[in-house]
Amino acid sequence: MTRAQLVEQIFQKGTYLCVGLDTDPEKIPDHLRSHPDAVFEFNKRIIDATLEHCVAYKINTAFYEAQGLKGWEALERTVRYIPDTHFTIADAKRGDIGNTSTQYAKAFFEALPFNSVTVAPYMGADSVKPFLGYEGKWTILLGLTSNPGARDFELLDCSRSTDILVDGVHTAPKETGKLFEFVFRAAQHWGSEGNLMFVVGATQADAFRQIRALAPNHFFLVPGVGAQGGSLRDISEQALNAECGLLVNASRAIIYASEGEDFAEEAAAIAGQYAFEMKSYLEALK
Ligand SMILES: O=c1ccn([C@@H]2O[C@H](COP(=O)(O)O)[C@@H](O)[C@H]2O)c(=O)[nH]1
Repeated sequence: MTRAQLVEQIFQKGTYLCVGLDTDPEKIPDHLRSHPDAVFEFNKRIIDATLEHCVAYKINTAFYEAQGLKGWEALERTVRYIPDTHFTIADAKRGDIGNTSTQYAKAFFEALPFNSVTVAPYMGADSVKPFLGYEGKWTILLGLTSNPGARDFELLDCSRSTDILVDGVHTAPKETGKLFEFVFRAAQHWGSEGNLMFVVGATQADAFRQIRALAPNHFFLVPGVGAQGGSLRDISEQALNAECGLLVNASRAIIYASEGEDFAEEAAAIAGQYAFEMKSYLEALK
């Protein structure tokens, strides 16, 4: 899906909600557990119920990989079931030396039809570039994550002097900032606004304005509303841009809204509430 198509879907539907399919077989409602393909059946009903309220689905591969072959089959059936009006994200947080990243990119973009994959930046340019070589596909780079451990490395104060040649003279301009800021600055030389997004956790609201200034036009994938307590209002006020620029994800708050037979209806109700709020923020942009 191209950027223009994504933006069109967002404004047509009036929502930038991403539904997270973090499907844990132990949390599937009792009445579905005995189904031979319980994970896919659960996902299918969630997708059918929430389609009108969202523009994207994020499949966190961990929940499927944990189930072995059966889980991977459920993942594949799920991504193939999502209509091409909706942006698909493999939340796999991959990244390795170049030839290995090439295989990861093939897994998600060729063997599977995902629009995007999340990638960890810390092995540097050669570990990320293989994902960026696919027309119409997106790399979503971990920027500032939503978890408490973001403080361990991403928020460290850093500085470095890089030797570069300017007009035939070697200079070493000093670059300073938090480690995650280096990621935002460097990665914009690797990819473009049309194939690179960043993950920014909704729990990092204090940093949102500064991060938007670092990457004014890029899309951000924002997990952390709902179960992790991030505020949709804060994120939207600080980081929406003229083309929306946000995909806000909620997983548990939507898919586990009810443990009963009404789980899909309740999921739709919560997704509808998020979408209703998003519509008002999008209208305020006009
Ligand atoms: O910084 C990050 C990066 C990824 N995630 C993922 O998003 C969802 C959030 O699930 P909720 O149930 O809505 O909390 C999950 O798949 C995480 O692995 C994140 O939370 N933070």
